[in-house]
Amino acid sequence: MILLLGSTGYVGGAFQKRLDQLEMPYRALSRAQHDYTDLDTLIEVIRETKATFLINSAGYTGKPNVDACELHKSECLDGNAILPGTVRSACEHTGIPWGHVSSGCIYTGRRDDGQGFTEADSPNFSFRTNNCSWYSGTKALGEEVLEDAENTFVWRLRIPFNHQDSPRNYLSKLVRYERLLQAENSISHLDDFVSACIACWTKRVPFGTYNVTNTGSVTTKRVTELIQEHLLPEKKYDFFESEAEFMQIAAKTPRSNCVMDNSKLLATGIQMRNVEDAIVASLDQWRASSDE
Ligand SMILES: NC(=O)C1=CN([C@@H]2O[C@H](COP(=O)(O)OP(=O)(O)OC[C@H]3O[C@@H](n4cnc5c(N)ncnc54)[C@H](OP(=O)(O)O)[C@@H]3O)[C@@H](O)[C@H]2O)C=CC1
Ligand SMILES: Cc1cn([C@H]2C[C@H](O)[C@@H](COP(=O)(O)OP(=O)(O)O[C@H]3O[C@@H](C)C(=O)[C@@H](O)[C@H]3O)O2)c(=O)[nH]c1=O
Repeated sequence: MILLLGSTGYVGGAFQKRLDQLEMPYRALSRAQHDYTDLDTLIEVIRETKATFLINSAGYTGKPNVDACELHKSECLDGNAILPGTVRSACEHTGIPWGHVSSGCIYTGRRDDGQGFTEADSPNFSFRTNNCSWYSGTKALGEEVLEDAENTFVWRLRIPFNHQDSPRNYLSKLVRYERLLQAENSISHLDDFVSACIACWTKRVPFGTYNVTNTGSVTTKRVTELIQEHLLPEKKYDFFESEAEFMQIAAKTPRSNCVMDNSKLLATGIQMRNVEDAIVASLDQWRASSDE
């Protein structure tokens, strides 16, 4: 039995769908029914359900985007930095392994040698480096809280997308934003992400941190070209002249745009599609469902 925290959310919903597809027994927990942010309550539910694994897809993201975290600092700190510590304590206390959904947004840019960031690289977009958004700072703290945790996966998700139009889907965002920031990113197909995370558990790969992004990186410009080719041929895009202009007009807090290396995950035998292939497949599926 798997315990799923945060199932009412965007990422948790995708976990739920995949667990259903795989016919894996799970129990979805919402704070409304069981306040899993309370250590004793969480320990009790783990014991009652005889859970053998826990997935923490709960956290605070800010809506419509991370700018909102600047206004809700306490909830953001609770969801992203305090909750992982509570879950760690409950899982250690009951002796069950678990996985935590983290974010690649604790990095910015590329490594000095031009390569993508690996799991061995320290975050360079965090409170420690004093250059980050509140959101990214709290996610990096969440990872610090889990440092040296045994029997724990830390899965880093980045700018999720798939074929379903949603205010949280990166492809939908690029279609809807009035002006775009030209950036280069490693990003995660949401359904590839949850499949890979669940596979980490079912294939019993070594515990630890994994960059769960599609292989490679993509620029905003390239994604808009793919949208034009595969979904919206008439759509025109307007770009900010610089990051400074983006910050002045459209954002309250700096964004992490970064390139990540997923080779540690691939080395376990878990496959991630090339990022452009995953984007094209999403756009084709999106178009097919809107043609129906
Ligand atoms: N969406 C994204 O772009 C990305 C998300 N992530 C990470 O994935 C996780 C889930 O994100 P996402 O599904 O998008 O978020 P949502 O806001 O869609 O869902 C999060 C869920 O977490 C639960 N929750 C528990 N504690 C809190 C809290 N303090 N504040 C708000 N919600 C809380 C809520 O469920 P309930 O109340 O029912 O228990 C809520 O539905 C987060 O940790 C986030 O940092 C990482 C990278 C990208
Ligand atoms: C607001 C805005 C953003 N962008 C760009 C900046 C960035 O490259 C990309 C996404 O920025 P947003 O502000 O939409 O999303 P943001 O809230 O920064 O997204 C992040 O959410 C949290 C939860 C994460 O963990 C991240 O992985 C990521 O998904 O879109 C524009 O091009 N135009 C705009 O008007």
